[in-house]
Amino acid sequence: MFRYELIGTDGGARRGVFHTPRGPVRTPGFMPVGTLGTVKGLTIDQVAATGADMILGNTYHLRLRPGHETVAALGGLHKMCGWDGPILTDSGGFQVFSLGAINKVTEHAATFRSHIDGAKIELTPEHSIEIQQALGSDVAMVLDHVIALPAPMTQVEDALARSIRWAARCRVAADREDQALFAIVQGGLDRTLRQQCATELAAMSFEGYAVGGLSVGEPPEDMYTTTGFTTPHLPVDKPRYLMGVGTPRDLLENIARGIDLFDCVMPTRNGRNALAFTDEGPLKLRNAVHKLDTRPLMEDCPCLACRHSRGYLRHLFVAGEMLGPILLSHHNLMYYGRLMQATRDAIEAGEFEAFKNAKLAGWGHEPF
Ligand SMILES: CNc1nc2c(CCNCC3CCCC3)c3nc(N)[nH]c(=O)c3cc2[nH]1
Ligand SMILES: [Zn+2]
Repeated sequence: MFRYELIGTDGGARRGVFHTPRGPVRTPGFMPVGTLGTVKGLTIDQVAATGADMILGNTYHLRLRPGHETVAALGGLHKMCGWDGPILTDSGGFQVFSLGAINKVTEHAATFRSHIDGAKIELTPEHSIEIQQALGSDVAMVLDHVIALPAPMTQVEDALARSIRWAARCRVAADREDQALFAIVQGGLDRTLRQQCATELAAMSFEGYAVGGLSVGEPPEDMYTTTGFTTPHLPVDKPRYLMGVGTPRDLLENIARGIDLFDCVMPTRNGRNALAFTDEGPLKLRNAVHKLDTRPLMEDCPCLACRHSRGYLRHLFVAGEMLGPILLSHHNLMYYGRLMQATRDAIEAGEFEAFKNAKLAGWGHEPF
């Protein structure tokens, strides 16, 4: 049902395909985030046009609204959204810690109050799997205990050990042949803890492995270093997914360190906020400098925004027109999708290092 095919490597970078019952996922690949069953502001056809092979949904959000039984009654996530390609759902582990009204973690569960109606919810490994199976995603994530960094080593070790025990409980609870289960490696920024966690999870035979606990405020260089000493301890015949990452630079730096899949709200969230990604770095479109600029964001971009001028896009944002966020979200997802396509081609041609350096030079030293 699920098979990762390694087509070739170029240094630390991997070119592959993750085969799923709902179609192949080309890697390296970027997965747009569709938290509530929608990639905000875009129709599912517009998302498909950006080159995305797999999109994300979320257990925490969909459990709260409309509820996983409602999604099941509407035919499951694919039918409800009209996306017949692969869908990956996160387990809710991260959202409980980043969104949930202050929560309590015991060995049994992560308990939190809904940020919507205050209802008390007990997210156990078993309940997270139950929700993901009801949603019908193709890839489910184990429930993990995510902590904010920096944290005392004892706390990192405690959350790591609980995440491994919860992964084992998810493995036992997951009984849908047509749904893959990915494990999540924790361990903060510590080399020894990361290697121990990766090795222990690799022995438990999951269909894929995520690197979690990063992109939580640490400096980008610390993220790259951590990825770099974690991936060598993951199985080569399974996909590696770096959760919540990242900027275009983050994608290329982590692909160079053996990561295959990414998800991030950055292209869509920043698109809604008038920030456009281009080969010359990010553009803040509300800036007056764009007022009379008749050029598109990028000359060769096939997206819905690049049929218009930068001046028009600026006008839409300044006027508060809803078309602004829609067009810029489409451009940014198209930018990420085309970046991944060009990356796959560069790895196949054995030119990834030069490709990465050229892109980094074009982007300049913006924070992004
Ligand atoms: C933004 N940074 C970041 N995100 C992380 C995420 C969330 C990834 N994105 C999920 C989508 C967003 C809403 C719908 C699904 C993480 N998730 C888990 N389970 N564990 C992490 O360590 C984990 C770590 C993460 N770091
Ligand atoms: Zn464009």
